[in-house]
Amino acid sequence: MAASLPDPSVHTTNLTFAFPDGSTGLRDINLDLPANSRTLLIGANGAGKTTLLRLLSGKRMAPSNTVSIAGIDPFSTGLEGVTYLGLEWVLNPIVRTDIAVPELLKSVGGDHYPERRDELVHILDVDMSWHLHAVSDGERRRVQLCMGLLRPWTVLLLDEITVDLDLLSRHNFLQFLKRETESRKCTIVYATHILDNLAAWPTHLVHMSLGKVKKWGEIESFEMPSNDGGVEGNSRLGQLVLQWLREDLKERGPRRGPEGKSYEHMQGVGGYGLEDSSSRK
Ligand SMILES: Nc1ncnc2c1ncn2[C@@H]1O[C@H](COP(=O)(O)OP(=O)(O)OP(=O)(O)O)[C@@H](O)[C@H]1O
Repeated sequence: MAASLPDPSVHTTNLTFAFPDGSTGLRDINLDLPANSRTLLIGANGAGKTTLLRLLSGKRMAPSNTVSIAGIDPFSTGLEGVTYLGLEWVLNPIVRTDIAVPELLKSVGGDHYPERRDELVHILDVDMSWHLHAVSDGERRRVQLCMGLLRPWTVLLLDEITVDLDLLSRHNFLQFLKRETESRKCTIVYATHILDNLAAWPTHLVHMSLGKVKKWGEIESFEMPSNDGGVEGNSRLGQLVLQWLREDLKERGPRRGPEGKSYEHMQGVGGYGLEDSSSRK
């Protein structure tokens, strides 16, 4: 039987992970995220966020004694209450069929949690008469979020699943998550590139690059840029993340092509078809 979680803290100790092809996914990750924290996982595309979340969720096997949720290895002991919502879940074909919302919510236990179901339906502004083959992407995503969050999880691992939500729905959704962590014992780790509405949301930040954690800690421990986004209108958190990503790109250097040639080298010989058309004869 799956273990339940008394204290949903999330720890990794010297977590290094290699993919089946031998390439390194993560290197020496040490994190200590307390119960009731809301962590934003920040990093460029390919930084290792999904890899880390899948290891935390127990969907991938981590080396022994490197990942623990409330002191338990999530891979070896199935954990009741760890919910991972990522791309595979988003792409589940069932939510594209001619199925009605009440039926879907019932199939994930909606009748056992009627108050949560009704609250989520209200917060995510879901129309119970929708049929899932005839809704927009954002509407479908809202129904999926109701389904995914219905059972009262204790550790929620979110892998950028709010991209289709309109600004108000996303705001309401994030406020709901915040209230959850303030009103019961639960913890959230959220990987995202979209920082709107998030400036006052996280309690912790984790900055990843090239499979490593560069910095992590309580939000107060980070020095935010003093200006408030200038003409671009970014939040100070947004400005900080832009600064991090610029530094990461500089450290990484240009990408290499199939023969180890950089993009700059390929320009003009048609590499990747990205040459500037204005320079063509
Ligand atoms: N199965 C795999 N085998 C080998 N390498 C992989 C595999 N899955 C992912 N990678 C590589 O691991 C790195 C990290 O991928 P990951 O999906 O964790 O990044 P991410 O930070 O979530 O990126 P994004 O923001 O684009 O979602 C990438 O360089 C990716 O190409």
